[in-house]
Amino acid sequence: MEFTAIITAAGSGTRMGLEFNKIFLKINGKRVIDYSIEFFENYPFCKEIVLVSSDADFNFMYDQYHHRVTSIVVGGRTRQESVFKALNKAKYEYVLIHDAARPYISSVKIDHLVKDMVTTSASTLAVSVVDTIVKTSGNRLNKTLDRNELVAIQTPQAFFKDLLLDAHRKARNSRYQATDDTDLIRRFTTVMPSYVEGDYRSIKLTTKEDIPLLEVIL
Ligand SMILES: Nc1ccn([C@@H]2O[C@H](COP(=O)(O)OP(=O)(O)OP(=O)(O)O)[C@@H](O)[C@H]2O)c(=O)n1
Ligand SMILES: C[C@](O)(CO)[C@H](O)COP(=O)(O)O
Repeated sequence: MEFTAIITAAGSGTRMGLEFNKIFLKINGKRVIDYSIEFFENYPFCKEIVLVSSDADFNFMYDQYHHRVTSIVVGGRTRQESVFKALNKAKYEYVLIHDAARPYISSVKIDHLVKDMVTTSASTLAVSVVDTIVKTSGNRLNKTLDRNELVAIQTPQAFFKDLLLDAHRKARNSRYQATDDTDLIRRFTTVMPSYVEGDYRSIKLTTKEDIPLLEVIL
């Protein structure tokens, strides 16, 4: 169950409204991206780290991290394209894909994820939805969904690499864009992805309102 960790960091953080990529923001004295790099550097089954950077950040990323990761690849326009580029670099049989924007990682949850990945070939961390979720039409509330059937997807997501590569290639041929990799597995392979319980603290740094929360969590 040795794996390659792919850390996606090639976004621009538009919703944060900073003048630089949000993953370089320092929270509690450490850059957001450093939490993920540090975790995977120390996780025993992680044998390789592929970091995905935007073209704009590449020189800085190389300067700061080339000695800590196996390789740094330039990502694409979307997260999906960034993952695809990194998959082509990954050398191990399994991959764990993680958003650099999610700095809180629990090693117990990763242990569960890695175990599940070996049985199902495609697994993710996810948490039960606690709010009432409603489909809308304009500003009208159209339909309340059964929250017992809903989970919120987190990362890392873990895959048998060749299976995920196959799904990505088919998605590219169909010009399909997903917001996460389990969707590609479900649509383009015969495997039904699974999930294991994640952690509510694993929020994705998205807007400035998330900063004080992460200051407490990290
Ligand atoms: N083309 C992209 C877009 C996103 N990401 C990464 O995927 C993760 C989740 O994406 P998101 O939170 O949407 O980050 P941004 O795209 O940077 O944010 P925004 O949508 O506000 O611009 C982040 O770690 C981000 O760096 C990526 O590697 N390549
Ligand atoms: C992969 C992800 O973090 C799971 O919740 C999420 O879908 C990324 O979406 P984003 O719009 O690229 O932030």
